[in-house]
Order: sequence, then C-alpha cells, then structure tokens
Amino acid sequence: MELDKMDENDWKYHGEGNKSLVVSHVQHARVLRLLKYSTEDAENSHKTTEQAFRHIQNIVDYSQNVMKPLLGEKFIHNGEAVKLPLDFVRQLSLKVQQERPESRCDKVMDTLSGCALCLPNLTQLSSCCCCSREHRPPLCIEIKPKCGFLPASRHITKDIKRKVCRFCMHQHFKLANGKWKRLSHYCPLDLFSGVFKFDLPLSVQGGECIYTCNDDADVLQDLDELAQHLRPYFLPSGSLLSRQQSSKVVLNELIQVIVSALLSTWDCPRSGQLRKTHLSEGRVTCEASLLHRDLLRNGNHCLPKDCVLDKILSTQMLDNLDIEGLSPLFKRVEQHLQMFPKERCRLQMDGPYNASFLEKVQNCPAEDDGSIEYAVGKVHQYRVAMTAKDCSIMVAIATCGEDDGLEIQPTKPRFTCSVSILDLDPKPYESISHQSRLDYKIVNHYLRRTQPNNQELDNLEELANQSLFLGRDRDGEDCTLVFHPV
Ligand SMILES: O=P(O)(O)O[C@@H]1[C@@H](OP(=O)(O)O)[C@H](OP(=O)(O)O)[C@H](O)[C@H](OP(=O)(O)O)[C@H]1OP(=O)(O)O
Ligand SMILES: Nc1ncnc2c1ncn2[C@@H]1O[C@H](COP(=O)(O)OP(=O)(O)OP(=O)(O)O)[C@@H](O)[C@H]1O
Repeated sequence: MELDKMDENDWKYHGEGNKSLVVSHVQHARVLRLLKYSTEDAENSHKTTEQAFRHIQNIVDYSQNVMKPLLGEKFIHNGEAVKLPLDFVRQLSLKVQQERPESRCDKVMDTLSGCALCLPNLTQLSSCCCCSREHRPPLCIEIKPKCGFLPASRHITKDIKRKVCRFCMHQHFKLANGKWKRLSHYCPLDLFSGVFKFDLPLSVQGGECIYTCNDDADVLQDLDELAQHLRPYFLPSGSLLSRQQSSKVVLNELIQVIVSALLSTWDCPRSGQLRKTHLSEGRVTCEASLLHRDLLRNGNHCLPKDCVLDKILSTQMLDNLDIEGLSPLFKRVEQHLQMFPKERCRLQMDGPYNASFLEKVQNCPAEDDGSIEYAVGKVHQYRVAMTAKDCSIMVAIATCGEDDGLEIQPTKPRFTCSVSILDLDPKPYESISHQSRLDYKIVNHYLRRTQPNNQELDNLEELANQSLFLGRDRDGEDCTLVFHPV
C-alpha cells in the first residue's frame, strides 16, 4: 500500500462497530480500521496525530504481545498502525457516510488524526491451491460469541448469576432500554458447550453482507433467503429438492462446516485422538437457554483442546473472581494510584502492552497476599478476559475444486476454511467501575422481570444501599463515563 498515493475510490465501506469503522480495498485483501468518536465528544476527543497513532499502536501491541500468546498465533492478525494523508481520510469519510447504518451515526469517523489500523481482509481466504479455479466468492461467517461460562466465584452475592448467563440476562436489559428490538434465542453457553444443535447469528459473503440479524425482519423468511443464496455451495445444481427441503439441507450443511471449523485444532485436523477440554456440567448449562435440556444432559460436554472456542473460553475465564470479587481489588488499585500517581506507569495501567504486561497477567499469585501486585494482576486479567468476551470469530469458507455438480467424494474435502479472531482492543482500566454498575443493573432488571417477588431482590437493594457498588449515584443511575486513552 503506497500511503502517498491513496485514492478513496479504491476503498469501500465494509462495516463498523461501536468504536471503529472499517473500509476494504476493492482489489487487494486489505482493510483499514479507523477510529470513531461520539459527536457529543467531537471537540474533546480531538487527539493530536501522535496521540491517535499511540492509541492505535497500543491496539497492535496488545493484540500481538498479549492476546496472541493467549489465543493462539494462528487465529490473530495484529495489523499495522499507519498514517494516512488527511485529504484521503476526509474524502473517504464523505464517501462512506451514505452507507453507514443510522444506528451507528451517533459517532463520527476520525478525520483529524489521519491514523488507522491496516489489517488483512479476513473475509477472504489467503490463496489456496485447491480453490484457484473456484469461481464462487468465499463465504464468511462472523460470530460474536460473548461470555461462555457461568461465574463460580465465591464473591458472588446473587445466586441467579450462577444459573443464568450474563448474555441471557443482559438481553432483557437491552430490550427494555431499546438497544435491542427483540430477544435472541442464542445462548453463548450452548455454543461453548461443544454440543451443536442451534442457529448461528451472522453471515457475510465475499465481503458483501447477505444475511444479518435484522431486528424488523421475519427470521424464518430471512433464513430461507439466506439458504437460497447458499444453495449453489451446498447442493448439486440439478437437485430436485423443494424450496423448503433444500433450505433445511443447506442450512444444516452450513452449520456442519462452521462447527467443524470452530472445533478444529488446525495443527492436527484429522487426528482421531483429539485432546479435549472437559467442561463441568455446572458451567455449561444456562437455565435461560432454549436448547433442549436432554440434549445438553446427554451431550458430550467438551471442546477439543486448542480449537478457537477453547482458546477464547479459557481466556475469558481469566476473570475468575467476577466483577463482584474484582471491585475491592479495583478500589485497592485506585487508592494506591491516588497516593502514588507515578506508579500508574510502573504498574502498566494503560500499557505499554509488552511481555512484561503479559507476565503480570500470567503470573499473578493465586491467593490474595494483600499486595498491590496481586490487585493489579487481577485487574489486568479481568481486562484481558473482557476483551475475549467481546471479540468476534471470522470463519471464511471456500469450496474446493471445480464445479463438478458437488458430487460427494468422501475422501476429498469439499470446503477449505480459515478461522480468525478480531476486535481484540484493550478495554480501558476505567471501564471496570462501569462494569460494576452495569452488573448490578442487569441482574436487578432480570430479577424484577422474571421473579418480581424474589427475596434476592430485596438483598440486592440492601447491598445497593450499603454502597457496595462503585460509583453509583444516589438514584442508582449511571454516573458520567470517563473515557481514557488505552
Ligand atoms: O457490554 P456488552 O456485553 O453488551 O458488550 C458491548 C458490545 O455490545 P454487544 O454485546 O455486541 O451487544 C458493544 O458492541 P455493539 O456496539 O453492540 O456492536 C461493544 O463491543 C462494547 O465494547 P466497546 O465499549 O466498544 O469497547 C461492548 O462493551 P464491553 O465489552 O466494554 O462491555
Ligand atoms: N480484518 C478485518 N477483515 C474483515 N472485516 C473486518 C476486519 N476487521 C473488522 N472487520 C469488520 O468490521 C466490523 C467492525 O469492526 P470491529 O468489530 O473491529 O469494530 P468495533 O467498533 O471494535 O466493534 P465493537 O462494537 O465490538 O466495539 C466487524 O464486525 C467486521 O465485520
């Protein structure tokens, strides 16, 4: 990429999340990930080019030096921080504006710093000999799995957190607040159980979105349309199956391919003797899950060791105290930093994200010895776990060989896949106090909604009155969020 010859016409809108907007190159398999900030904060968020570049370099370092060793070399592409010509960025911002979904337009793309993260386009497979004559674009499925376990920490004061997972409780809160328009049937614990019989969320084809959970759409009709798109990939061209039958076959086949990619250990994909990570029954069953209990009870609860789901789950489980156990340690760190502000740097509260940071994460003492090092180690572990709870998995799939009517030859793989993990940004240290308040709100809302006469709710209120939760104002409402560079 020649940075001095950037032309906005070579790039197109690709997608965006809460914190960044992504454009992809029309010819080369590259994307640029640009930062966004809130329109309300537009003036305050103005960073110098050097600050913005440092922020992006921190993301690269964190991905490379912290998340990669934990999640596995093969799944991570940390990318490179780049400085782009300001004129190019301004023109690009104008060009993509009309493509942006309204729900994301509360934030604007950073056009002031000219800094971005350049990454490989993970919706595309790197060149593969068996696909070289393939004329169909690759399929790509993006899954945001969220937190895949029930907390077992002794610090938990609300029993419901041991029974219903965070995602399932949180979605009721999001529905009530209007962030979501309907409840999802997805439960992360089903995905991480290794027992597969459920619907998956999101799909993209060759960089063009062909199916996504649309709040207003009819799900079954949506899925039927998706199946028709995918028919050429999974069914012989002369298939006589009815539309309904073929939809079922196609979606089942798609799920099979995704599942084998999610469970593959990549180093030994065809080994019959896969090492497995066994999950205890308690951790894999969420009471709110719609997945048939019998299926979970009789299923073999294990993930192949080192498959992408196993790597993500074990990193998420670095949060072994739960936010309730972490809050007093966060306070300990806060007090220490108030007394010794210069310690912020030595303790690497905002990076640098290097081998020494990883060492603090991996070698944190098992028991609390009252030290600041222990508290910082647990805070760092919690932040790393938060990243793993919010990342996405990208599965790119290409059919192998020429279009031979998809005659099934058992010895020949029909698909080739690549699996990557994305969105591995560090979560700011300051976000921990927000997490504590949010946890209270989510659980409180869930209990009120599902068990209005629950005794636990009264206990919760009592706890709240004793101000055990950090930073909440008298009405129990959110205090102002402080954004801080990561
Ligand atoms: O709080 P959650 O679990 O809803 O996760 C947030 C995500 O919501 P989602 O689960 O996708 O509906 C949210 O994603 P969306 O905006 O919903 O796409 C962000 O990823 C947010 O992280 P950050 O503040 O941008 O660093 C995520 O926030 P944290 O990971 O900081 O909690
Ligand atoms: N390297 C990549 N290759 C292809 N697509 C990508 C890549 N990186 C990001 N994307 C796409 O852009 C979208 C937004 O990127 P990303 O998830 O990193 O943004 P975000 O603002 O950090 O998200 P969040 O809302 O989770 O904070 C992703 O959901 C994905 O579809």
